[in-house]
Amino acid sequence: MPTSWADSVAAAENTAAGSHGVGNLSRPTYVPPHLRNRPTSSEAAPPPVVANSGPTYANPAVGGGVGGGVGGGNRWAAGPRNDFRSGYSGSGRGNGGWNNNRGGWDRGRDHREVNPFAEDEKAEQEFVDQENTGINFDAYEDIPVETSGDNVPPPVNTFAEIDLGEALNLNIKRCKYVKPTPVQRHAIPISLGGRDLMACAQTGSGKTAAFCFPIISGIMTGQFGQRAPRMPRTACPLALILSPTRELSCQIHEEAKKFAYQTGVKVVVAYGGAPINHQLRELERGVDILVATPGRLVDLLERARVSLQMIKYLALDEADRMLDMGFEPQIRKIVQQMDMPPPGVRQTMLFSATFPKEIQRLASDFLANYIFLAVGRVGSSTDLIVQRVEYVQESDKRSHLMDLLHAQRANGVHGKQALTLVFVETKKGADSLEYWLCMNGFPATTIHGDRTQQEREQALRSFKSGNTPILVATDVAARGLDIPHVAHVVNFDLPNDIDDYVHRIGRTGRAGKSGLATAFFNDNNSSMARPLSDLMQEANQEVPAWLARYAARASYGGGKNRRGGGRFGGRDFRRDSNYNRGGGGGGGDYYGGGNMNNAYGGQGGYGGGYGAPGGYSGGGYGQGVASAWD
Ligand SMILES: Nc1ncnc2c1ncn2[C@@H]1O[C@H](COP(=O)(O)OP(=O)(O)OP(=O)(O)O)[C@@H](O)[C@H]1O
Repeated sequence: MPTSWADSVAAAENTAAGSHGVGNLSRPTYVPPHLRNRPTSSEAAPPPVVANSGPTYANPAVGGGVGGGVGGGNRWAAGPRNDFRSGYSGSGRGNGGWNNNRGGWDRGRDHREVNPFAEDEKAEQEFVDQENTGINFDAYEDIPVETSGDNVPPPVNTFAEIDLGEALNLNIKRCKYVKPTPVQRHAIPISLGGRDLMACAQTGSGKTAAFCFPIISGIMTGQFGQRAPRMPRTACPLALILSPTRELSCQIHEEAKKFAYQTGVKVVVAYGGAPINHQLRELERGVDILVATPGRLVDLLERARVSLQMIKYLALDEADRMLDMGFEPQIRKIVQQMDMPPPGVRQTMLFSATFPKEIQRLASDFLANYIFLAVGRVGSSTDLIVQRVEYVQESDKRSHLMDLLHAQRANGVHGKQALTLVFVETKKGADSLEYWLCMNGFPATTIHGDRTQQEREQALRSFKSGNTPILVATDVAARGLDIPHVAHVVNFDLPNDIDDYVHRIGRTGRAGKSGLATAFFNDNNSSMARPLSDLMQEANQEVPAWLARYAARASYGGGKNRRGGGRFGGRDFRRDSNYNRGGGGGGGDYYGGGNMNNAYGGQGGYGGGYGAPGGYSGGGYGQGVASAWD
């Protein structure tokens, strides 16, 4: 039975006083998060709540970082070099700690929770003059929303309407979130209602908070009634958030730590390429929410250092990517073949900006009686991104890029260039373009799978701070990364899959801001002509006449990357007429109809789907793509 946050705090006080025995620290018993962090008479009061930075808190970038001496930025002498002043601000390597010092698994009694908001203001200040537009969430107000499933909980209009708890509400304020984005309006009540969810919403529209808030709130209030098993070196998180790349996992961890600040909910990250010992130590200190990449998690499970038997919440970010051919076996192993509770016992949330129907079908194995939510058109980009396509021969790409960068440099403020993210096909291509840019006086760095994790993180930091304003990347940076001031995404090499294009251009135009995306197109990309032209039309972009001609030719030839052929999950696959004829693997009893409306719940005239239902073409989910990922 759901209880309010206030009720559970009162109950917690009674329980804490009664059964746990405040001073009983010798035997590590599990203390639920909602009972932690509460000062007792014998303990000093917790540090005062300080919004943003303050001298009281340790700065994670300063304490014991590994950043110094790691040459992760541009490596070529001719270009300006990175500076290393930022140190390592990534997760877990600072000298931070946790102020849960009353039992549980926590053996580190001296650890205090680092203020995760401290770095934000500093970073924001550096860019304050460069900002082109303010946050414009009004741009999302009349966005079409489609939900389907049984008894869909109604959306909310404000955070105040939801009982997320005082501490979480305070953190929402610290994040300067004034009102929920459309995906948050719909997804949060659904998840708080205990329902499984498959949610599709445009890039940069706030999906991270949409799955983090209900998890944190649920853990704060949860009376899960089950004790952690006695396995001294095995961490038993209550929630698992999986994402496809190390950098994205780090980012989710940083975000989740802000949302969970002073709530008593502990968030830990585990990802490959970084020393496992540090992650093991963090896990030993206790974990409520584990954010992880699949490879490192499998390692931890096989070493029996993590058990999933207490999992109440499972969230897959970039869920379609997590379930495509590259990751599916690992995800099945984690979710179905270890000790995680089954669907219906745990609560499962899948989020992405793209959801091909075949992947939806696969994903339904992981869900029970779920609600499908589409905010905006599935697989579309936001209208806030101005998309341009230019015909550029391979041999002319570099000089063309230089023209774009020169134009941008002219628009820079105080000698600082706007951030530009350049996507290329291969790791070699990334290194070679970085070298060429640096030689020509454009400070650039790279991120791709052949660089060490330290180099990758340093490159990202240097780019984010504006010290190296050009980042040349493979698809490893295509999804999820939230870099606030990316003004321009250049598809130097177009991807082979339109979904990848959607994610790549989504690195700009985030959180209601505008952005620019330029793609270089030539004969090698003819299979992309049709989907690109369709996508641009749907986003109200100007489609060049030459591209329309290419697209028309591709239609004749029946190019495989076509939107009309069902490549895109335009809506819930359960609504396809052939789903109930056996193909859907479960009959019609868990689809209870759907409704479409705008973000405020009013009826809208959104036409929905992308053409006739059809099979998944396989598109670009081939082996070549997987190499760029963790
Ligand atoms: N309610 C809100 N008000 C203001 N800003 C918000 C709100 N919710 C999220 N944001 C900000 O919007 C930005 C984008 O959010 P987020 O990274 O969660 O997007 P996303 O939908 O997951 O994108 P992607 O599909 O690329 O992964 C972040 O900087 C986040 O802090």
